[in-house]
Amino acid sequence: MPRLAFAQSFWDGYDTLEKPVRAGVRKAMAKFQALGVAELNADKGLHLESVENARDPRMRTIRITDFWRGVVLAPDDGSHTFLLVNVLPHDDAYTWAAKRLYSANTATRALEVRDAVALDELTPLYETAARTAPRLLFADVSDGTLREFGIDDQVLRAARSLVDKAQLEAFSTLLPEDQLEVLQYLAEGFSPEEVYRDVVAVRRPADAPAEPVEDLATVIANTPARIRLVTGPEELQEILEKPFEAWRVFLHPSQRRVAYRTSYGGPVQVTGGPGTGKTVAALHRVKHLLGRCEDGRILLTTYTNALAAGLREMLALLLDEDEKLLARVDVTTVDAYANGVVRAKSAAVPKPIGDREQRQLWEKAVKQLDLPFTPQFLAQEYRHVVLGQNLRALDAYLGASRRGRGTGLGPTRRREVWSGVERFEQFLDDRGETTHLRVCARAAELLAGEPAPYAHVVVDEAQGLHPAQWRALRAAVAPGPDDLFVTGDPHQRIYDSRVSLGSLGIITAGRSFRLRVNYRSTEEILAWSARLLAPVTVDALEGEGTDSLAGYRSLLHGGRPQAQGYATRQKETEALVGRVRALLAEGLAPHEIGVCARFNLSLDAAEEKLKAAGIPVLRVRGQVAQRAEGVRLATMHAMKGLEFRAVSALGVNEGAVPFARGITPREADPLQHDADLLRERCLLFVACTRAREALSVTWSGAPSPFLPSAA
Ligand SMILES: Nc1ncnc2c1ncn2[C@@H]1O[C@H](COP(=O)(O)OP(=O)(O)OP(=O)(O)O)[C@@H](O)[C@H]1O
Repeated sequence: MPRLAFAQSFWDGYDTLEKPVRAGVRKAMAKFQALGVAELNADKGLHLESVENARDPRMRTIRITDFWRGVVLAPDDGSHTFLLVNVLPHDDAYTWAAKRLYSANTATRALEVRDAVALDELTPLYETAARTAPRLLFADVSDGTLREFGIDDQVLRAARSLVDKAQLEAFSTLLPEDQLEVLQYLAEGFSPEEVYRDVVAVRRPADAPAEPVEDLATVIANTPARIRLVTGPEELQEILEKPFEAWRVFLHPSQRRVAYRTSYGGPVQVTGGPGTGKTVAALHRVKHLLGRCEDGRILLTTYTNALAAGLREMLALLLDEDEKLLARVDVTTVDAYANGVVRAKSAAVPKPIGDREQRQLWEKAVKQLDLPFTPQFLAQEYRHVVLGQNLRALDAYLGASRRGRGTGLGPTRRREVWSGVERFEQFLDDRGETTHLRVCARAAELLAGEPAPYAHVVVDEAQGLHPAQWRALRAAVAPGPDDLFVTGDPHQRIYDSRVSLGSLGIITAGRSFRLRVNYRSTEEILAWSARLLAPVTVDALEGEGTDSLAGYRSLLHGGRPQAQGYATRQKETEALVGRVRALLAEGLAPHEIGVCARFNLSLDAAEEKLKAAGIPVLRVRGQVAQRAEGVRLATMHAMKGLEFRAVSALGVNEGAVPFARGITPREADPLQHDADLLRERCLLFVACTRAREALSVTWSGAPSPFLPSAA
């Protein structure tokens, strides 16, 4: 009996096919499971036929409906796996199929596809231009190295004709997938050892024989990142009937490597720029860990309620709504988890108050004690030093390091700070209230000395967590193999938190991984957004050293982001309405469009104008029911965890981004000043990187100083 497999190129377009065409696909595919190879070839309805002038002699078409054809790769080596690679209108199917050549990569052993015709046509043109170029893109890499990494003759010739990264990008849709990634890594300046480790070794099967002559079925089985093998009729029916979510099936090898490694000796850290699939990797890790034992419980946690709600939904999808498995995972924010621990293990019911109320209490403390500090300074000292190091007594504070704080404090001043801290905590106690971070500290205390409640803890958006929150998480799982799996991006630190994970007993050395391929946004959006961060460096996730976006890239392409200033807010809002109208006219659904601003207030005017123009809108505050229709309006903070085909960032003005009043004056504390500015810069970066295809950034009056000068 033949076996059936689907290539990602097929799934890419499947959801947009009309119902009768999809029904045709289902019917045709069922035949591949019901008939033998000879019967398939003879079946009149299927009409499996070869493609004239095809570069790949294994190319076949099948009849889906009168006008639609499937493109299938048929085995010619005695193996029995057929691969559906595309479904297209009749003429397009034949043109597409004739140009494509499938081959097994000699290094990764995976199946790749290229546009062989276009490569043959374009390469000589580039070669001619390259003859007079002062430098070639891969001048420093030998043919031997390229071949060792799986580059074959046709690709080698093309690669040798390229002078810069832009030309490589122009070739990107033509080149075989794994070979393209090797070239992209080399073009970014990664060493051959890094390229081998990160691109080749992660894909190459551990038991690959020395000689790469393998049948099509084996090569297909070697390609889980791009091909899904179907095991039986029920699976076929299920996957063709449900909306297909690529992230559930096709992991990038670097995602698969981190998520499905059998076991780690201790905490693991996975970093990567926006949209590189860190959340996806974290979810797959949960799935893997669930499969490893029968009854261990898992905590899957993140920063905000909205993010936790998103995780819950995605996990249910990934686990096929399996109630038994889902019941073993608690998906919640760290704060909510800590609150639950305190409730369960003490008689107290913690009532945490918000930032604004805390500010009022600091003001009151400063006033009552006539302290020589601003309320803001005290709040920051409390957050970063006192709670950061879990200091419980004056003596401990007097001897504590204040690393990261930009002003010196002698013993007298420290005593004054401490009196403020005591007063602040007294106010809270008197009112029967507390703060989230104090709840976390309390939870860590209560958990200490008891058997840890979880077998594994998986943390997404780890860059937002405060040391007090980390302590609660550390206490929730016993140190040891597979205890913590942590994903995050230090370029997206939009809350004021500084941690040294090592000092909290979370040591990830030797277990740090990086994801580099962005699945969300176009390369144009990424490159533009990355320029926002170009002038600064960010601290690494674990708190030691710095992080960078080196090698961060997307395989998607689209229009350039637009950055535009307007004379007045009103003109800016009118332009927004025009832009949203145009996007809707292009066929985007309202919920695929996101509008964001630094403040809710700035969104009010936009909401009013959009509504007046008859455009449905929906304000995002916390969780949003996915299905409600309307253009989404969110603050930049609320954009985290969302993504849109088109994003408009409004009011990116001087004074608003960064929010002038939220920035500690340089004279008060130069380090805090810089940290505040960096946080605001990251916030704009986060907002912009929520866009998949189109990004527009606007302002009225003077633009934000964060915008690249050419904007
Ligand atoms: N292997 C994959 N195949 C297809 N789509 C993927 C894959 N991995 C991630 N995606 C998609 O890319 C987008 C970003 O993924 P995800 O949210 O996991 O990235 P992230 O690194 O956590 O992003 P951020 O840091 O910006 O929050 C999502 O739409 C997700 O479905």
